[in-house]
Amino acid sequence: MERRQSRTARAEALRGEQSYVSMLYERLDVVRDRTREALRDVLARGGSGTRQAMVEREVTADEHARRLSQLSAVERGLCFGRIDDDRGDTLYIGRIGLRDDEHESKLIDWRAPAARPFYVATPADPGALVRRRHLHLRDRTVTGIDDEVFDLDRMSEADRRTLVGEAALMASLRRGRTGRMGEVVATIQTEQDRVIRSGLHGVLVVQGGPGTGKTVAALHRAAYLLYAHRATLERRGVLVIGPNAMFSRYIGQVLPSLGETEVVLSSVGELHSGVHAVEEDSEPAAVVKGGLRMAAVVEKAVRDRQRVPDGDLEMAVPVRTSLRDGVEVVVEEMTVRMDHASCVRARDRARTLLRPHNLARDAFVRQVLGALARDEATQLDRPVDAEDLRYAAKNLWQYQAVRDALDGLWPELTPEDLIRELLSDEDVLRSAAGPYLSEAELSVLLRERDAPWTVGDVPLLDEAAELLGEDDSPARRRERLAERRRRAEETYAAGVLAINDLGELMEASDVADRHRDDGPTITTADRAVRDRDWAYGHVIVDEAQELSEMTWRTVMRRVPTRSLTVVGDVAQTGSAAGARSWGEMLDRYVEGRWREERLLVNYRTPVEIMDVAADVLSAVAPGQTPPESVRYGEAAPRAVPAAQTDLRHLVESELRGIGEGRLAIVTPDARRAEVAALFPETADPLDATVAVLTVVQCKGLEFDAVVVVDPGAILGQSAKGGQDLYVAITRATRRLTVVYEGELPEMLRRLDGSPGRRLGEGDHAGEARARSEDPAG
Ligand SMILES: Nc1ncnc2c1ncn2[C@@H]1O[C@H](COP(=O)(O)OP(=O)(O)OP(=O)(O)O)[C@@H](O)[C@H]1O
Repeated sequence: MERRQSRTARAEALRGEQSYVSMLYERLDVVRDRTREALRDVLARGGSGTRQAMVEREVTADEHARRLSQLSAVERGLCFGRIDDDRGDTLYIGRIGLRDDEHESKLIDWRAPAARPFYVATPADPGALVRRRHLHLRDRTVTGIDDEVFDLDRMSEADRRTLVGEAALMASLRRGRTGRMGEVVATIQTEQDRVIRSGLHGVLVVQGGPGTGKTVAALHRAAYLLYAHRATLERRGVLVIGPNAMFSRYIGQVLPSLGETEVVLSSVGELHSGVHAVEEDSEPAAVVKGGLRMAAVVEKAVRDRQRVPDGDLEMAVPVRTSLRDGVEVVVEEMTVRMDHASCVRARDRARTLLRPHNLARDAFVRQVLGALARDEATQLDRPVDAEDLRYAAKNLWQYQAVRDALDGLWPELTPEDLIRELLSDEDVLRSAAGPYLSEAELSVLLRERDAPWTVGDVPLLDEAAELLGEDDSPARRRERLAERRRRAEETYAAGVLAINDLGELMEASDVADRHRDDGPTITTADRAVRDRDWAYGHVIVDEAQELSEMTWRTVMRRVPTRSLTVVGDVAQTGSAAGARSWGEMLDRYVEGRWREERLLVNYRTPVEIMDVAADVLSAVAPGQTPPESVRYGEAAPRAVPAAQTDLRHLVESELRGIGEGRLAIVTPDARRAEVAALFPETADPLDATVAVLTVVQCKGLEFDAVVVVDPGAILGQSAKGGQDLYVAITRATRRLTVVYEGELPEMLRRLDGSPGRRLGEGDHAGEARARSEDPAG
């Protein structure tokens, strides 16, 4: 690879690239102006015409608005690469594709097949490429270029194994962390590219150690799939599930910055619509709730609510009423009756319909009312033909006593009511759990009625929703839809107008009104969020190792086609209800039909810190191999005894070490509050210079510096304490300090008496491409 270029040649190359890039931005401006004009035209046409015309106008306006937001999102770093092949052809690679007025391609979308060589060419296997160039832009100015010239004859063996676009990659990895994940289109690595462009269908498991870019690759995969399979996915949408709401915020910018705004992000605690669970269960409760037996428990809880009286069903109903002072009073009552065996038959018949509880209720109610009406007619010696009975049954339904009795036998239930009662009423729980759970398991589930929802409750709520169903009579459906729409309309309207100053043409309420008729209901993503039964076109699950069996049931319901990307690392499983292997969770749904890609290179954590993590991993999961780091850090990791350490001083000195970056203090669960009290509070830990987090909270995140407090307590806090410590240590991109109480845990011995060797700036050069090449590795 030739890296030396004379200064003048370089300046000339920069000028050449600048002129091309300026042309691309001019083109972007033209396309934007045209799209904005087109949107104005559509909106200005107003809200009249046939219904068909209005619907078409809405669809067109939506398309223009979406295109406009995509064109706005790609302003930064529009073009980032160029490839030259052995036939003398040149292609420029960017965030979107652009053509000139003659329809000639000027910029290739990074997701297009033609862009692929940019990501997969390596010096050992360059394909037809003779050169790959990375362009660095600040605003619209080209500030630098990095070339890789593929000339195998002149390359050393080490260089042949080099990373894709090494200089650009290293520059990107060295940047201070901002608290939000960024896109990496310019430096996607070959193994990641394979993940990103893997086919849409079936289940793809992406297994990789910490920092191997699983999350970032999965998000780029979402953007790629929307590009390559737009027709399929635009209708059904893509759902990305992360471990918690903070993680969703952490990754929330990546897809919009790639011009994709149609992906739904959800945490596991938000998978049941209307519930935002953040609390975690105790470990024993999480294990019980996460086990598949809970599906049977919830089912039994529903059946327990389909009751019959111990004896005959009897109730007093008015026979004669009269008006007294304008008030109707009962002057004569009679008792109507349904015998016990008939009640049992009515219940069993309603059950055999195999409809969800709330939908089968109607059949039960009709049968009971019919029987009571027949009894009433017999007693009063009235005719019993079908028409009369129907009338009499309707009449009975008017009486509150009748309704109350039927509600007692077969009530209409919400998932929330059912699960709240199940977990807080010992008798109810014992009856439902009897055949499935032991007394000890039952007792870990019991809690106060007003306890907040936990993440482990969400699959139970979802299970209940599935078994209960919603009363979908047309009137109820309309009511529900109207309410859900109303909430989303204003937000959507404001969004449309915010894109490019359309406020002068229309008020937000106008746009909302246009959507209030029965036209297309807002975007696919909006519709998907609002509909519990929505089936997504593709689902991506991140930190998937944490999902319990019950959560997998919930996830699978969202994607009946089983088109999934499952991303995680079984060596990092912290939840006792989580996965020990992928087969354990997936074979139940797609036995033998899931494929696995492994990511082996760690882009986050430097070699020195990864060595410490590797010791922890080999102690807690002897068979697992940690990923190999691509670079060295700037400071050797160290351990300091808590007794001799002022945490605030330590943090201050670490902050000085990282300059502009972010620092996390990772504590045992029980010590978070105490440690957090030492530092100023911020609304969102992602925005804090110093974030104090538990291991669960820091999962998936990364920080320039990490201080792990009391590793012994982290190890001891659960059966997966070793995995927790592994996660905590691997959050660091530059510096790691462990503050230990008493004795340093054996698996961290490497840190004992560490002289705190600081590597100079020069040590970054060359980085850790292959650890065997460097004696310090
Ligand atoms: N090709 C790449 N170019 C630039 N940066 C990259 C690349 N791949 C990964 N990174 C960076 O490496 C870091 C780790 O990536 P990511 O968080 O996706 O890893 P992960 O495998 O999900 O980690 P964990 O399992 O620990 O959560 C991120 O800062 C990401 O931006």
